[in-house]
Amino acid sequence: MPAAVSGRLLTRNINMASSHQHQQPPRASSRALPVINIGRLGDKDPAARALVVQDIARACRDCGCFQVINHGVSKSVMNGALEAASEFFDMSTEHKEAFASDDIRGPIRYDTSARDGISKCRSFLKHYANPLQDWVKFWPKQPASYRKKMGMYAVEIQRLSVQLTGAIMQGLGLGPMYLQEKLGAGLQFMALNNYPQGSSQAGDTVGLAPHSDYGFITILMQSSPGLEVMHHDDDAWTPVPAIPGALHVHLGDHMEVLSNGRLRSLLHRAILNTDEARISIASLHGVAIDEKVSCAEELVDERHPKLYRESSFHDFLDFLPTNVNTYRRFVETLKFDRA
Ligand SMILES: O=C(O)CCC(=O)C(=O)O
Ligand SMILES: [Fe+2]
Repeated sequence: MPAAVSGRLLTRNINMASSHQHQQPPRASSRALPVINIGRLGDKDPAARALVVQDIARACRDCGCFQVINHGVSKSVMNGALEAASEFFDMSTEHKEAFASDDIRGPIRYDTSARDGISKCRSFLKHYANPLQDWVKFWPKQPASYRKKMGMYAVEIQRLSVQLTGAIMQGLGLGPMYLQEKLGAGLQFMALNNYPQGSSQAGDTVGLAPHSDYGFITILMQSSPGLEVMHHDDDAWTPVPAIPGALHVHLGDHMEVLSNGRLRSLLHRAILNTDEARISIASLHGVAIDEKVSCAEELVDERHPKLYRESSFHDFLDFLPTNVNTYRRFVETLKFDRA
């Protein structure tokens, strides 16, 4: 665990394109990804909480992402989830393909192909997780510890997501309880991603092409580096370091909509790790599947007209099959045409 520092800048973007070296440096060159100690987020002392909320608000605005430490999810629970995922992907093709399905509305889905328009070189298992008792029955029975280990992780991450969205809502001036009940009872959708080592046979170094996630926030754990992010002001990718014990958090399309564009969903991709095969577990959080998300009325006024139309996760699922040949971010399709 790194030293517990709030908002400390840990990385510098090393992706500055050589063509920029003699010109005005691109803004991406100074992009640094914050690591935030959220240990005092649950503090009774409102001033201690307010400092953390401020760090989170700044990170959301300036980077669209941050890593959290002191988040209360134990290392053993985190490692357990990575082990369960890795053991699942190590199982026979036959076992894994028992979860293959063309039904994107199904409760669980395994796939290896690029049918979604963004998978370049990954296999994945996707399933719902909240509330656990409703979904765990669809999860793999083998490996034998999968349900227990992934279930413990899912519950902890769901708890953390509510805490973090509460802080983000407070940072937006909506108050810490804004949508908390709906998010607590809402959607948790987990994507377990498995990437081979190095580049693919086709020479591809990208495992998962650039995209943004549809939900409010995504909490992601990676077994080794590979995740890269691009803030909307940038023109270069920033690698997300794999800090032991830390969890990466980024904003999704519905947070952009809710905030009426004050916050923006984060473009990200996964590159293949040339040293080792890589696993990531992304947990996407939102309100219930059919619940429409619109711009918060508190953030709409004469100077800030409503920028997005409302949508639900179901609308997103309806949109997915139309998004295979040329990828478009869901949030772009929600923008009102004000031309
Ligand atoms: O593998 C990664 O780091 C990214 C995964 C991701 O973006 C996703 O599952 O939506
Ligand atoms: Fe993603």
